[in-house]
Amino acid sequence: MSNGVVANGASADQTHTASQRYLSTRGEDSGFSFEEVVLKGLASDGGLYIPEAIPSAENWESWKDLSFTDLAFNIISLFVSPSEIPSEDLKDIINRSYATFRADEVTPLVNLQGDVHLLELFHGPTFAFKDVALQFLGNLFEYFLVRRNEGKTGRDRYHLTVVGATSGDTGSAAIYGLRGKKDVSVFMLHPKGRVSPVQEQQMTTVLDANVHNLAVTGNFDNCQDIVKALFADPEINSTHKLGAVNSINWARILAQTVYYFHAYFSLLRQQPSTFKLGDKVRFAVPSGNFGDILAGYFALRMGLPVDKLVIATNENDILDRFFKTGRYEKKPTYGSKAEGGLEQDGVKAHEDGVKETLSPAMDILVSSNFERLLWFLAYQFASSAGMDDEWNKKQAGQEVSSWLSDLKNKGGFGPVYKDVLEAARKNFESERVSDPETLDTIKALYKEVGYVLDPHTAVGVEAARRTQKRALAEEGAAKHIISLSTAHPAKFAGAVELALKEEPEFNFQENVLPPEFVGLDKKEKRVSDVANDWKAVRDVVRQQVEEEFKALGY
Ligand SMILES: Cc1ncc(COP(=O)(O)O)c(C=O)c1O
Ligand SMILES: N[C@@H](CCOP(=O)(O)O)C(=O)O
Repeated sequence: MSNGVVANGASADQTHTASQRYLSTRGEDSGFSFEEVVLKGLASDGGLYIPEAIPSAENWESWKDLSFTDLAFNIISLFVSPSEIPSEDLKDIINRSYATFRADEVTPLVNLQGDVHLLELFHGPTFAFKDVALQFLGNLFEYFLVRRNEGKTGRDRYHLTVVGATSGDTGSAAIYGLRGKKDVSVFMLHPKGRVSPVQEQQMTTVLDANVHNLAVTGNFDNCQDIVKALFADPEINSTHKLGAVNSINWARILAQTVYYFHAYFSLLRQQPSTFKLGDKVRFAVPSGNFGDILAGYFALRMGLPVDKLVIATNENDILDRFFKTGRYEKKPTYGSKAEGGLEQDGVKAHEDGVKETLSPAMDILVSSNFERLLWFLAYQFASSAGMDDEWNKKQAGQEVSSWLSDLKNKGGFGPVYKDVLEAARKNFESERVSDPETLDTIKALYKEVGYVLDPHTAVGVEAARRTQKRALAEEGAAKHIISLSTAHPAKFAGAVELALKEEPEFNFQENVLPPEFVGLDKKEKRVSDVANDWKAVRDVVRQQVEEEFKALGY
């Protein structure tokens, strides 16, 4: 396959002969292979792995009629050379990963209304967009482990201990992607009582011996901090070979870039008179940890014609505040409108940080993948100084480290340089959608077109509708916009029923509930309660892995 390189100084030849090499966003760790970054998850300096170069999908137009799996193979092959995973093996991993989806197209595009389209990402085993990447990641882990463990027995085998944090959807998708797999234990931490009942049941009713659910007394950010603290502990990290399933794992982002291309080509087929190859499209993405939309940024950088990526947040709006103010802060400090600040819906400051909203999977204080975008922005800024590429990368790593250190120690950083913010605004827009607006959107779309949105998707759709209105007013015409539908409405019955309770025709059981969810609440569960304390979690991990080993006779 012919592909070149557009960014960060690597030559085209490098991409033909080897997989991309990876470096850490904090600048201390570099030169890793795809396999190493997939298995390590988080860099040892605490940063996230990014490819040293973003390959250009030079012949992307010729992919327009490919199936989802063939498209996935072409895109992933830009990052993984056959010397690392032979093509036939990669094809097999991809085909097995999407065979479990209920929709032939894997991620079908449907027209919602006018020029607003929905990319349905919830046709995988656990009814949320996470399945697209986590079925693939589960099979990748298995592939690498089989290869590493050839001829090894007992405790000599490479045993991966996956630790992940979830606000509800990553947990079940990771568990379904890894349940029963050899040489992997999976520990999923969720905030106790803060995920939807269906999400909780999907996770805790999986009783395979390698699956461990931990309910943490705290919020999602506490779970995410515990995971990062475990990775930062050299002892458990080396004795238990920790692995990541959150979107800190590069393979998650890579797998998600596929559906941006797929959606573009679906739009081409569905709207032949108003959308031509090469036309730009917008995407609206309900955002929390910034993994889903970051995949869109990679698709854009690879050459997909994207006009804007619209970040849609709920009232946990750190991302929206960054794009409005240039400051990235855990707690908002802006004042009321009268004081020249950005008060919205009367919210000035969050008392305890996280707000509990009707879109709980996005109830996140700090978006971990934003660090990856920050690196690219800092790199672009450094590049304007006219120094060599090594210097640019070093500068970017130092800048990101300093921002992240301020975030940790002072609760935030910024405002960032004007050029950095302007570069971010070139590709991104942001919208913040409140709970009442989320309910109104679910209601409106049901009344207008009979479609039942889940509350996260509704946040994205409201942002898409606002963007379209603004484009119409400012530019006289709106482009097609694809809003990512990130979960099935049945996962969030409470919000959906609240929005539609007055609709005479609406019946949740008949219109929404899939057969897979019936009886879930009656099944046996297994879950351990743990304190919000990384050392306590470390003890539980050690003990439960030991029990698994004993049961296996190791
Ligand atoms: C249903 C749903 N929508 C949106 C999001 C936000 O996606 P991201 O964290 O990648 O920004 C999540 C969680 O990640 C989710 O579970
Ligand atoms: N919303 C997520 C939170 C974790 O995000 P991730 O994409 O980084 O795994 C969830 O549902 O668990």
